[in-house]
Amino acid sequence: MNRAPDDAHRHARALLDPVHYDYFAGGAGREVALDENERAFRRLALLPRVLRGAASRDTAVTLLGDRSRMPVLVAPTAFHRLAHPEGELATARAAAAAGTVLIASMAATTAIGEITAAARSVRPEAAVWFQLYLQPEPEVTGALVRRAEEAGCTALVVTVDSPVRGRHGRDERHGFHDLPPGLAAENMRDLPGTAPGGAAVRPIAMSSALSWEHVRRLRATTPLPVLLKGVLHPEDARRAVAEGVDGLVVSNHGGRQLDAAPATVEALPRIVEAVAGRLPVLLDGGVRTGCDVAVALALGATAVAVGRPVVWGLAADGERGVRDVLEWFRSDFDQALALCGGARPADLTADLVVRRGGVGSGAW
Ligand SMILES: Cc1cc2nc3c(=O)[nH]c(=O)nc-3n(C[C@H](O)[C@H](O)[C@H](O)COP(=O)(O)O)c2cc1C
Ligand SMILES: CCCCC(=O)C(=O)O
Repeated sequence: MNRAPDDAHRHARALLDPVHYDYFAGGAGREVALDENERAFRRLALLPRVLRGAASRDTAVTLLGDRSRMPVLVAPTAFHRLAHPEGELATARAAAAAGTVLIASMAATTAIGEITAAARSVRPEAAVWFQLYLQPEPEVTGALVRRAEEAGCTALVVTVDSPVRGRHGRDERHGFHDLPPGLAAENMRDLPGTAPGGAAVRPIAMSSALSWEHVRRLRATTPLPVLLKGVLHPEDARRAVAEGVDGLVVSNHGGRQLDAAPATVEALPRIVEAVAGRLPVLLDGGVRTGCDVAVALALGATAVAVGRPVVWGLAADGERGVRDVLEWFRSDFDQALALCGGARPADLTADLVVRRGGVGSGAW
């Protein structure tokens, strides 16, 4: 069977500078959260339903008004030009061609306006969301939000799991702290507080001073829907609902922030329970197969996002590599849906999910 993400990973590993490979692949601390994200999916099984007469299937979902051909989005990942010379432009074209939503990283090596233009050149209605690290200076955050709005982004995904930057042992060992000459976080050019002319690139600040007040301020300054990415505690999910946030992404940043964070699929049920259908809940971290997608949806996620698999596709074969990975996810999810007796994502319900070794008497 075609195993595009695993093939892409192998190729990417062989092709990439080992320092850059480790930047993309690595996690924080002892990489427990990184490993557990994938392992936790393997500890779960699906109980398929049979004879349900589901003659045709539709894998599409609608998220905050944007339609996606599949419940698999592209998670925001930084520095795509380290993976391939065409960088985010290739990723954007591939996501548009695959009919899914691209969440573009604020730390992209291509400016957001060029990313949305590349996506629309393939599919005029292609949806691009902008991932945002709230900056300590409101005028800087404001300028970034205006850029995303002007570029035609249709949602803001505010990453809230990074009050400080995670400690990445692999990067520390390699001394990898900066982009090589010629590459920069292009969205950070020419912002308030830097000299005009485009030469100065502001560093992206992580701030432990951020609070709900900053989220409130953001919501007051933009008509775009705001999602919070990196919520793991059910109390924070309840608070997000009360604050009028538009969506959540259950995420531990791909195991790159708090190493003691739970696997995201294990954190998901309590978040879904806390939200009680009032907001869409997305999940990322360790999603590697269509069965993983089906498990997350059955546990109440509206959709998932994939980070590293997209980077591997990009490094392996540029736009085509990303497209192969995304198309593979669509067909593998369609297969899992069919085998579960489902016709559409909503047919995947929590009763289908069991712990391995935990059914009935535990005989199997
Ligand atoms: C190389 C890399 C860069 C990332 N950059 C960002 C980023 O700029 N902003 C962000 O919110 N999350 C970032 N993330 C986290 C991803 O959005 C996502 O949470 C994670 O990759 C999902 O896990 P997966 O890689 O197992 O699919 C990054 C992850 C990786 C692997
Ligand atoms: C300032 C760049 C942040 C990228 C990031 O979030 C990651 O590498 O996980």
